[in-house]
Amino acid sequence: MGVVNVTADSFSDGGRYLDPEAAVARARELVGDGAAIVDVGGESTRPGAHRVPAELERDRVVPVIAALAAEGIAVSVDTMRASVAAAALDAGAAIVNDVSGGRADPDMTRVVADSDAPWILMHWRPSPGAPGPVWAGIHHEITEYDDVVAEVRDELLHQADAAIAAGIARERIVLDPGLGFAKNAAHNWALLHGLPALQDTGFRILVGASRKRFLGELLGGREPAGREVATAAVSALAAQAGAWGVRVHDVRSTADAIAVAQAWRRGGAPT
Ligand SMILES: Nc1nc2ncc(COP(=O)(O)O)nc2c(=O)[nH]1
Repeated sequence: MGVVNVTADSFSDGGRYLDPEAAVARARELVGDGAAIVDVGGESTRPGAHRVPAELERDRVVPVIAALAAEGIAVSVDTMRASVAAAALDAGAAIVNDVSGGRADPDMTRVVADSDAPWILMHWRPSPGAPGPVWAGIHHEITEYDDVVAEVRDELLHQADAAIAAGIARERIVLDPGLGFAKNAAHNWALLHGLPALQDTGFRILVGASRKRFLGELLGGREPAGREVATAAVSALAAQAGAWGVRVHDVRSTADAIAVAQAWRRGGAPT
């Protein structure tokens, strides 16, 4: 899953793809590098970001999604808003990627249920001190966990149960541990180490580690642009662990790393 952030302030590529043509061109590049899906988002969720008006978010993503869908590219819309998801689906988006896991907008479940789109439910638990839901103001205050893997797993299963209760087939649900969302480096590494516990739920799992701060911390404070090899290593290991997908900004390095992981597991290059 290649990332195209049509935003002004995403942490690693903010502002580069605000222009629809630039965003479409970037998406074509990512597909050329091997992306099976392009994730298009119009609202940054990085720490310190602020919510953008729904109309602005919609107007950012819809033209890009419509152009890409018209070219036969599989697009996921990265949004917490039902109105934006509905507009994106109408424009041809194939997947809804919801970092709030269906909790930011009470109408989202119905929009997804009325479609046939897969729904990516990401984990993002409000911290006790957060002034309201984390998505109200994009809060990343670290929350406390006794057993982050067990708790994230259980909370994701609860979110999945709510979606299934609303009539969404379990085959349409993808779960995502939400690396870096009100989680520190220790939480993130525990979740990657514990990925088999998420795989054991039987749901498809998406991993989003690309260029994130915990990788920079591992590498002595490396800046986002210098985290590509670490991101690719995570992708290879996530593939090895059976993850359904990885959400990355640089697809080529990840595609290469996954090819190596697959050849290693097969004991040889594809015939
Ligand atoms: N499903 C999912 N969606 C996401 N959207 C945005 C970001 C933040 O990263 P970005 O600002 O680099 O896009 N991370 C995720 C993630 O980990 N999983």
